[in-house]
Amino acid sequence: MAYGTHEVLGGVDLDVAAGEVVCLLGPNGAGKTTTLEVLEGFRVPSAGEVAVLGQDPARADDAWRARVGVVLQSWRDHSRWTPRRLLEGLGGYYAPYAVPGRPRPLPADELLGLVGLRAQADQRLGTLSGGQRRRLDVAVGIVGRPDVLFLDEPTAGLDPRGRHDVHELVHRLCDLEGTTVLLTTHDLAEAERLSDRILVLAGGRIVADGSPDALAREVAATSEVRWSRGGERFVHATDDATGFVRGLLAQHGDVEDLEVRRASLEDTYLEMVRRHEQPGAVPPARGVEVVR
Ligand SMILES: Nc1ncnc2c1ncn2[C@@H]1O[C@H](COP(=O)(O)OP(=O)(O)OP(=O)(O)O)[C@@H](O)[C@H]1O
Repeated sequence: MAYGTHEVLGGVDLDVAAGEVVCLLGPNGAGKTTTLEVLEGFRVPSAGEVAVLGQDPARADDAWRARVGVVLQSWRDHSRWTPRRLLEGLGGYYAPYAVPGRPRPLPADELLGLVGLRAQADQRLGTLSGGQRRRLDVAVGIVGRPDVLFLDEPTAGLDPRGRHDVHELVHRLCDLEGTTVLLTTHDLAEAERLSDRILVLAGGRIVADGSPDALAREVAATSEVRWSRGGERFVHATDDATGFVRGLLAQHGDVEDLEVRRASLEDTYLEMVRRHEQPGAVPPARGVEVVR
């Protein structure tokens, strides 16, 4: 995918299975939104092949569109409408595409409850807070009970309760409705919590693809062991935390505050991006360090 002469995506090759929740991570400008837009049919790629639910998104028909839900990074509707009217109006377009086992649309009242907007159901859109507007965006994305849902930073600007509600909603859609979800986020805890699989995009290429655990193992078999002795704090990186801790305890009877920490998704992500940006760079040296 190129914008003019600027190639933005150059190595995006992926398959997503039905019912999977896949998260796209990557630095600002990596090409996450562009990838989603190509899959949504909103951008025509300059080269390559794309199929979503068996069709080329750029040429797909209305029946295909009715099976796809989209939450864009930001969206605005007429400020005098209300959440209930908007959802009822949009929902009407999906009704002809109901199939056995998948009634369409989701009733507006149910949706408003799911995204925590019951109290604002009849309030003008122009008066919603940023987080309330984001909840409505999510409701708009799922009003047609999609088979595939694209979420571009769905929880940006939401308070912790709103974030929790969206996470519950995604779990519910996957578990009860078998929805396939592709989302982007900069919240690594969210990615870890929601995804079956994580893709790291950097410089328009997929530089990592796997479950959060698998990625952590790929980047760092090492764990970090921290402890204190005689008022001093120590840290040591090791591939064999159990063996190291056994040795440590056998050697010293006064070890306190012992902690073993595996690589977090944040460590993994930062390392993946670092490897992409500085190929061949030497990772930090290991050894026992005193932490002041
Ligand atoms: N309409 C456009 N015209 C030209 N260049 C664009 C356009 N949209 C995006 N780009 C460029 O394409 C690259 C990828 O942008 P994109 O929005 O896909 O990144 P992103 O990974 O979603 O970033 P962010 O995390 O900041 O949302 C960036 O360098 C951006 O400047």
